[in-house]
Amino acid sequence: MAHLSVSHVSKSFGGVKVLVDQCLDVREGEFVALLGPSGCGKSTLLQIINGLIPADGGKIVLGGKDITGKTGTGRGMVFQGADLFPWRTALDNIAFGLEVVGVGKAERLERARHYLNLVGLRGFEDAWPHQLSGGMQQRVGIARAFCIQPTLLMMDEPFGALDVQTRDVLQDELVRIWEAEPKTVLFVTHGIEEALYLADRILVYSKRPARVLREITVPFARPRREDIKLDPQFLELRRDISDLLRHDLYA
Ligand SMILES: Nc1ncnc2c1ncn2[C@@H]1O[C@H](COP(=O)(O)OP(=O)(O)OP(=O)(O)O)[C@@H](O)[C@H]1O
Repeated sequence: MAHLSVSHVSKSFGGVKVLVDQCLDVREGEFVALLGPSGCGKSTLLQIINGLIPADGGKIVLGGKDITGKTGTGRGMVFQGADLFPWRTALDNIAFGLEVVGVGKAERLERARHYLNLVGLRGFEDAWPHQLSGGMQQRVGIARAFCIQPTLLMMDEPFGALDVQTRDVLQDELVRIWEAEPKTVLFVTHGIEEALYLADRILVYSKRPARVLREITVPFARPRREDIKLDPQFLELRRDISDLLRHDLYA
């Protein structure tokens, strides 16, 4: 776990401003959801934090280290499609990140097996990605991200392509794993309900260029159960955020 500090990050693509003077602080072990309309710049911000896209300006500090423009250490990423290597088994996909950093075979397979079990895929070690359902592939993606034991876990609409039932199950699984192995989490989503159910804090973004319209400290104690989605306070927050986003979109 580590504290993340994003200060004054800006980014334009060909003159189109996507991020302007973005600042963001995430406490150690905090689960923060970034919620905003399609195209506002959420993925761009994650990619900049991940060092995969250079920012035009600004600074990213993780656990006291300046990681601006650097890839690698300490960051795990889960995408909407699990993006597994089709030529690797489930276990070898999970172990991939450890292989890259030179962890020996026996140790990396042992660690990968631990995470494979943790995401509920015991018995599927040797399965190929095409033999797994979308939900199972996403479990592999989550295990792969946890396996490198990142201090910051970034998730970009990880459940966006799943059916509702699978998504609900994986939301609970994610929280269970995160509670067993705490991480600082940045979770990008379009789903208001998903953000309220999962996060400690939600940043609601405007349309592009993204700016924070509202910051919400989620008031629900953990562990949370499905029935909080029917709680009057939950429903009120959901409606408020929905109104806020709609109002901004047509402003
Ligand atoms: N490499 C690129 N070149 C040009 N424009 C880009 C590039 N990457 C992103 N953009 C533009 O930047 C804007 C923000 O994109 P981004 O993917 O960050 O949005 P988002 O909020 O994550 O959207 P979504 O929720 O739909 O994934 C979009 O208008 C997109 O077209």
